[in-house]
Amino acid sequence: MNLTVADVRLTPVLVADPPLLNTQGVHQPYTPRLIVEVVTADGVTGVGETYGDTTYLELARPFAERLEGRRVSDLNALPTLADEVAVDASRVGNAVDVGGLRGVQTAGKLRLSVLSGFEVACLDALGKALGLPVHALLGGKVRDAVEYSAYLFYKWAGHPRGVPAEPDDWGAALDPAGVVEQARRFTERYGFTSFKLKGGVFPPDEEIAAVRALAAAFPGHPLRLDPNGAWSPATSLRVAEELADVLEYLEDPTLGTAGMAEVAARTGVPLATNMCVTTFSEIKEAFTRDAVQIVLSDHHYWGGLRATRQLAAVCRAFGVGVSMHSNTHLGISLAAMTHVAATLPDLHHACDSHYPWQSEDVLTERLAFEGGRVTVSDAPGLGVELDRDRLAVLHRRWLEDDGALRDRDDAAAMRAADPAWRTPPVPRW
Ligand SMILES: O=C([O-])C(=O)C[C@H](O)[C@@H](O)C(=O)[O-]
Ligand SMILES: [Mg+2]
Repeated sequence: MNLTVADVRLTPVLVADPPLLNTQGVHQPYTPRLIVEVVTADGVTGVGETYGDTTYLELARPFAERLEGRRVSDLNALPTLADEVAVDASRVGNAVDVGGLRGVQTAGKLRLSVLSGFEVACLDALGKALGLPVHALLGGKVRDAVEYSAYLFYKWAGHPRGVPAEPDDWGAALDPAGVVEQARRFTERYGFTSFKLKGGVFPPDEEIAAVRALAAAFPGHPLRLDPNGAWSPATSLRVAEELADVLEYLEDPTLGTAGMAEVAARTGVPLATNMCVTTFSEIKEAFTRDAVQIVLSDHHYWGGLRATRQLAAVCRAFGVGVSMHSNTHLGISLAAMTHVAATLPDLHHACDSHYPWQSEDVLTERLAFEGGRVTVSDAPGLGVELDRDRLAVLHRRWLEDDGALRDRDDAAAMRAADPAWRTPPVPRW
């Protein structure tokens, strides 16, 4: 068996995305993702997926060159390869990133986000070569299916007039009744039983009313609200108090470890984060200050599936819970998330996934949610197959784009509807 990487293919794509609202603005009609393929000398191909914005593509190309000639089993060498890739200092602010939604933006985190796409592709190829599923390469699954939550968004019925976009059949959701209706469709279509509402869009009282409406419509079901740090600690505490009896957790109510610690100290509602703890170096302060009770891992920016397991081990040592965050992603990433989630014994919350919002994919067969769960594949590798025709279509869209959509910018997308829109300063409320 020759596990040497003989070829690496990088295919940036633009994927249709509905007009989902968040505190920054609205999703673009198409969002960039990067599909990574590694091909071994024996002709085994592994696939991975990560962020596809220009900054990530710039690093992925030199990373791919360094990977060629290595073996797909050399997973511990990947961080060293990533460290060799130069990061343009103007691309990183070392503060919360411009979009604000992915936490701090550092050179190291950018490298890890790129690395993760390659790690998943290597694991897929290794699994196929050995005849083992990815979860087995991670030590084996402890469950046969992984539970996901319905990821509810305030949304418009369509993208702004004049903006080329794919239609979606979800309709608008701009008030409590619309949110409940969206939740019902999620349960009918996919069987989800936990609900997360993306907040920070409307004044807190309107979002409190939406969560109350969900609690009335789905009594006893786990509910979460995530305003992406849009509130002050005082507002966060008021919302926590008003929704204490129905929230499973409050997610990133306020920005930064100090603010989260202040809120956590004064409420019994657990706080979850995918913004103030997004790198290993942020753990010590956040955990010792008891700022967060649940870390929402994202294998893309934590540096892959094996790093996600390391994060889970650290969380366990500190008595902090772990679950999973999601940005817009395709089926390759959902398969990767499902494999790693299947190996984590202490996963006690349903994971997030944007996948139901994606009408397009690059797989021959979409992954299915049944009873809110994705079955863990026991097929070799990730257990997914690339649809080259679909990949070509979505890549052509990327090639034909004039650059306007190649970097996700929710504030710019909002300006198509409201030319005066600027990313709101935080705290917004
Ligand atoms: O949980 C989160 O914070 C997210 O999923 C961030 C995402 O980017 C979400 O807010 C979005 O796509 O609008
Ligand atoms: Mg979040």
